[in-house]
Amino acid sequence: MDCLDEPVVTLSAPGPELTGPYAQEIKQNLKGIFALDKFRPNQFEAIDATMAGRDVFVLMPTGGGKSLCYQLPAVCRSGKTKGVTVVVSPLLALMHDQVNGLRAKNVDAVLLTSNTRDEEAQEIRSRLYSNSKPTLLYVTPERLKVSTNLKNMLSHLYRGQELARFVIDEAHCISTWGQDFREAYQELHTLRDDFPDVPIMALTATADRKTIDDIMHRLQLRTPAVFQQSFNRTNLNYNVKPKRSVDEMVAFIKQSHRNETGIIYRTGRDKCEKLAAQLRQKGLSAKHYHAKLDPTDKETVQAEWQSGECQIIVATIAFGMGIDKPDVRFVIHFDLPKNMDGHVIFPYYQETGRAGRDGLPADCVLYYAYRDLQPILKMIRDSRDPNTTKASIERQEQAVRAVVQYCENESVCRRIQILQHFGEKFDKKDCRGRCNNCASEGLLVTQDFTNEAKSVLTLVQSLEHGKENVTVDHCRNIFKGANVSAVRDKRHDHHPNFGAGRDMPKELVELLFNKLLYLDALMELSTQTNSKWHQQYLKLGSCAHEFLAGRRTLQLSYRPKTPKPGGRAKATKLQKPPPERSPEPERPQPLYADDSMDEIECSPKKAAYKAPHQGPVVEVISDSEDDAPQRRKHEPEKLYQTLVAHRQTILDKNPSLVESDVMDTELLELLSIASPQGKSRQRLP
Ligand SMILES: Nc1ncnc2c1ncn2[C@@H]1O[C@H](COP(=O)(O)OP(=O)(O)OP(=O)(O)O)[C@@H](O)[C@H]1O
Repeated sequence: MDCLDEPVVTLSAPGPELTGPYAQEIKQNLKGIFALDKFRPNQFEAIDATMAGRDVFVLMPTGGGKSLCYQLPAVCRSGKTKGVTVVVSPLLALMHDQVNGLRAKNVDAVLLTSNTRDEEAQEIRSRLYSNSKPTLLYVTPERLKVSTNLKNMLSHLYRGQELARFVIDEAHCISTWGQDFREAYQELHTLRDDFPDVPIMALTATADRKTIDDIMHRLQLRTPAVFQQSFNRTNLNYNVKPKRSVDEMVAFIKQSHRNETGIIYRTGRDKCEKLAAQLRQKGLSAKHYHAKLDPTDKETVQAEWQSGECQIIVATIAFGMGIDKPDVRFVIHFDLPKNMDGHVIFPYYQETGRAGRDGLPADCVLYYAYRDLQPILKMIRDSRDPNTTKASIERQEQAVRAVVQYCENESVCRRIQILQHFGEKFDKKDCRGRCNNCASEGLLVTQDFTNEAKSVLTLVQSLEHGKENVTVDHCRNIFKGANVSAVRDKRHDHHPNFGAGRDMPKELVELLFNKLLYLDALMELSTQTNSKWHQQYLKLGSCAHEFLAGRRTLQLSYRPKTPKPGGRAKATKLQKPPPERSPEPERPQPLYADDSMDEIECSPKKAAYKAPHQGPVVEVISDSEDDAPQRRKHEPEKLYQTLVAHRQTILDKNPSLVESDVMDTELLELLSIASPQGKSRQRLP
């Protein structure tokens, strides 16, 4: 294979100069055939380059408009190479859609796949040997690989100089680096050997530097013109929320996307069916979609969703490839996005990329719960795939942990985190508050939790020594000092570490445990119980000793929901909580980075609040300056103690009740710090 020449890279120019020998015809066809007014970034340049007979590499985000880059030159006659444009694509459904779309525009496009009936294939063949050749021929890589007839036809066209170009759509499928690797794509390297004078255009939405080089090398592209643009989808709001309940998600949809179209991704077929049914019960129009669905049902569901008859599709990753619905207003991931190849953000990016293809604002929400990690890890470790190696398991685990890290990273702009996987440097000010980390900027608290970490580890260590198996939930309850029967029954309320984390809010305790699990200071061990069920028990992990020996510290960054009485958080700066939905631009947004949104202003008024007992000051932001004097008179810690005592009185009178039946500790904390408003007084039950 020849060495690859240095490619010419063009990073999306501010606006194409529509000049050059082909510009006239290109502009005419843009309007006349495709009924479009202007080009999106890089479209014109890519079209111009392929018409000049150059190899072209187009790296454009999902929904960016790659198809036009090869469909438009295919209908032009003034290019250097003439004849049939051959499009290789791995997606049958997408090819069907494209061919139908082109035919509706009176463009002569045909499709040859392994499913094409013999008579139809024969007809296409005759046309290719005749004078009425189609403008575009779509083929699957498999057909290209196995069909001698097809190869002969292409050779015939080549000899007659009637092959305008080869287009390799979803070009990342050729790269063994990617999860979408397709065996048949490997054969495409022969195109350059067999048809050396035919320009090649490769397109993808999914490639990092390594994959780009791999694709160009494998296709033997010669001095390709590379068009690469920012992968930032400015109109998408990226948000990670704690996964608590289906009801919360339903409330979000009803509040922010009533009667709007959306996709909810789940990791299993059963989960899709169950969730779709739950959504219907709650008054939303939803259907499920997964690989095992009958083909006719798949078509029906997709058509109903496409037409707007069905609002929400609850699907596995089987849904979405080649979907071109412009007005998808939300994409929700209700499970950790599962990815088994090490390229973890790509699929997530691709799936969220199905939102807002019309350039209008859309929400991408990932509902995250750390507990979702274990089943995925278990699946990876228990894989029966004969090709699984220790290295591949490690890679997959790393990939899933990268998603967890993305979810738990509340400090770095989500766009920076996503775009770095494309090797793209992103300036966080360009996010303009359209990710929940930027929208909540200022709320972040970074604090040392080494002592708390040690306390948790000592607790687990002593339980291990006592040969006691406890779950992570149970251990959290001990640490938090929860008055629950499971803890009392095992007399863990007498453990010296019982209640060591009493002062920490629930979310923070959860974060602490998650972080220790993530760092392998803790681990969950799957053990078979007497009743043959597998239960995950909490044990010390391989790094625990580093913390216990005082060689390692633990910092946690978190956003406190409410400052708690007695909390000792050293809050750097607190601002009012982010809006439920990122601010919407008032006008339609272009899809890409260089639009000019106004900055979102965020300058809340502050009122200082001194924590009632030990520890530094926590700043509380108030919406209103008026409540500052009231707050000074208010004594949260005292009120908190009164409320706890009152709850205890109720519990003592009603032994069957647990704390949360009366009132959650979190709620008590919240009540105790809330300044009394007006003359009304709240009474506990
Ligand atoms: N210049 C343009 N002006 C307006 N709309 C455009 C333009 N180019 C493409 N589009 C529209 O953008 C949408 C996405 O285009 P297309 O399907 O080609 O995207 P894609 O890059 O192939 O995405 P994917 O990777 O998801 O397949 C389509 O609805 C298309 O009609």
